[in-house]
Amino acid sequence: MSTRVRSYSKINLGLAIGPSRPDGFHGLTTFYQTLELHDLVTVEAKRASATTITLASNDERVPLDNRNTAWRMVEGALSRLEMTAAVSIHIEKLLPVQGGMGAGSANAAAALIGLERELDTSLPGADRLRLAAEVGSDVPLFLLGGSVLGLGRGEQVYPLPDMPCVFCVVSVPEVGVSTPQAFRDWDALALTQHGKSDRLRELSLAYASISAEPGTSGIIRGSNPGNQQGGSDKGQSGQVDDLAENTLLSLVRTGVENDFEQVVFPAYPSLREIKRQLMGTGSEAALYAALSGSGSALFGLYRSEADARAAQQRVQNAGVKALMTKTLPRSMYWTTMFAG
Ligand SMILES: C[C@@](CO)(OP(=O)(O)O)[C@H](O)COP(=O)(O)OP(=O)(O)OC[C@H]1O[C@@H](n2ccc(N)nc2=O)[C@H](O)[C@@H]1O
Ligand SMILES: Nc1ncnc2c1ncn2[C@@H]1O[C@H](COP(=O)(O)OP(=O)(O)O)[C@@H](O)[C@H]1O
Repeated sequence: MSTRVRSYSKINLGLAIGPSRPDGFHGLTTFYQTLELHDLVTVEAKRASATTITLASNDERVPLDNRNTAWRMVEGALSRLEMTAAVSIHIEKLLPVQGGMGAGSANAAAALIGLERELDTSLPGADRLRLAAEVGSDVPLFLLGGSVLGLGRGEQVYPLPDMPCVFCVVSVPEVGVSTPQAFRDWDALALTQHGKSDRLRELSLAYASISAEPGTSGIIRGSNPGNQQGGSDKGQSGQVDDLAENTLLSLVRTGVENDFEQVVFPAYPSLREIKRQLMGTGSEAALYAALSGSGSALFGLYRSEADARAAQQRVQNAGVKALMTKTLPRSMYWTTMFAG
């Protein structure tokens, strides 16, 4: 028997980078949001007298040894569980590699979830988060799913009030952006900036202020605003919920942005243009569009399916791959995680 796990992706709805820390990492504040787009991770595991791990993938860019995040997660989990097992992992890549969508990190979380099910055991919650943080800064968020606040080096995660589903277009340019290089470029840029404000605190305040506004997913006073006006058929008509729209508009009003755009766009000018296409203009304009993580994937969030399809077409007309998806709230993340 084997266990097939949907390894969902994430976007960052804003990301502020702080100074480099003594451990070489950067402090950051970010709002992670999981998406329906996913890889498929299949795990088969049996207890054995010694641990063996084998890895396979349909994508040659995925390392098949202990550099792989899924390998490191499984090895670390078995050691913490004081167990030995024969484990085989297959990673079916549907997401971009080095795309800023946390695909490799999500594979690690999915491998752990698959392993636990196969061996009918589980690590205590705090141990799972600790192990995830050792494997990568982006891994712990995938043990929560939905809307997640990321602090520290991104590994300190806190579930946020969940935003209902929003239509999303992800553009997948051919280039891959190295995360460590993007941080180095940021350091070089930050050195040239004088009178820097406390960016991390500013963004934390911006996120907190969203929850202080009535009608957003932070504070839900009574029913959702659409329903207060005698009931709304939004959602059934291919439009997003008012609650999601209000939350996103509040986020936009705070001026939230991704700091990586300041170094990644000058290095890859075509990405700035894709953001413009995702954003669009007029009544069908995106609620929000940005680079995800350090890129190179970009995304737009839309009021309606029609607006999202129009954005997808704009990006595709420019010769760039663009995928339609939706944001994935926490409850859906967990109830749809196991693939048949
Ligand atoms: C910055 C983000 C935003 O989501 O980028 P994306 O990978 O999604 O683009 C992530 O936190 C990345 O997380 P992850 O990809 O797990 O990074 P890690 O493996 O922990 O770190 C890779 C390298 O990136 C740099 N790094 C990473 C995170 C951080 N807060 N500061 C850093 O300086 C370090 O050089 C580190 O050696
Ligand atoms: N399971 C994995 N899937 C993809 N890449 C992996 C995996 N494990 C390690 N890697 C390495 O991590 C690098 C970043 O991968 P990825 O997670 O796709 O990027 P990002 O964090 O930008 O979304 C890749 O270039 C690859 O060498």
